[in-house]
Amino acid sequence: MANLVNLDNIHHSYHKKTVLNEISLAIPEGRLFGLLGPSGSGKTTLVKIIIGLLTPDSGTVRIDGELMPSFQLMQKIGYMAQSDALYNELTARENIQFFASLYQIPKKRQKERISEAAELVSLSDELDKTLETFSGGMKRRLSLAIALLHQPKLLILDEPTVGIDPVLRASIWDAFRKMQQAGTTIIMTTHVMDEAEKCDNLALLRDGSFIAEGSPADLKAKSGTATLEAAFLHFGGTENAHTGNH
Ligand SMILES: Nc1ncnc2c1ncn2[C@@H]1O[C@H](COP(=O)(O)OP(=O)(O)OP(=O)(O)O)[C@@H](O)[C@H]1O
Repeated sequence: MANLVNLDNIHHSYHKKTVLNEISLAIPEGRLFGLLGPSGSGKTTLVKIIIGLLTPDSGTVRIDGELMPSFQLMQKIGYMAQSDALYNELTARENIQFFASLYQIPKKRQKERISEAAELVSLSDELDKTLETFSGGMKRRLSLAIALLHQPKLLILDEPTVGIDPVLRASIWDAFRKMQQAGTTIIMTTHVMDEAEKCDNLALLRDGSFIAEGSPADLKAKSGTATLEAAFLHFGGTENAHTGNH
């Protein structure tokens, strides 16, 4: 299967402090790929570089064979940031409509796409309520609906289920699976081990470098450990290290 995302030797630093070092990665089309790493390991920085929000000091990102950043490619990418960029005084529908216009979804397609996206995240009955009445979990789901509104080939999610209760988390994962079945490639960052466990492939990031890559089962087998958390500590070479898991 062709690779949708190719990262080649990415380096990045903030104020001379290296936060990403020699990052190379290939993600095949249709995969649910997890970037697992403790807080501060560089996950968000890497995600911002992949989508072209940040230019690395060196190295290249190609998506679908094209070099990033590319305005054309932005149309094929959906991004859900860690914090929700929503308008509280507007209704959910108005929020989605705003982004539908930004994505330049044709007017007659918008209504249909809004219903489909709302359905996917179980918000169909809440569309005409203002966000002031929304819980944190509802806002996260609305952000997800917005990220997938234009049916991107690549969906990038930065800790999509942080602060969400287990029932909602299950319904959000349901939405990811439906997207994946429809052919979308998904990259998600996480530091939650039970979520990492559900990814097809993982790259373990520590202090800005990949310390291991593979399916959750591969990583456990290679490290001879029973859990991903133990595998992470094994590859990091610090059995007592704190993983930042919370
Ligand atoms: N704009 C910035 N300026 C300076 N330093 C930054 C900036 N953004 C991030 N950093 C630093 O770069 C490192 C990596 O941060 P990043 O946000 O990529 O990590 P992360 O793995 O996404 O963390 P978390 O899980 O807490 O979101 C951290 O040490 C952070 O303090």
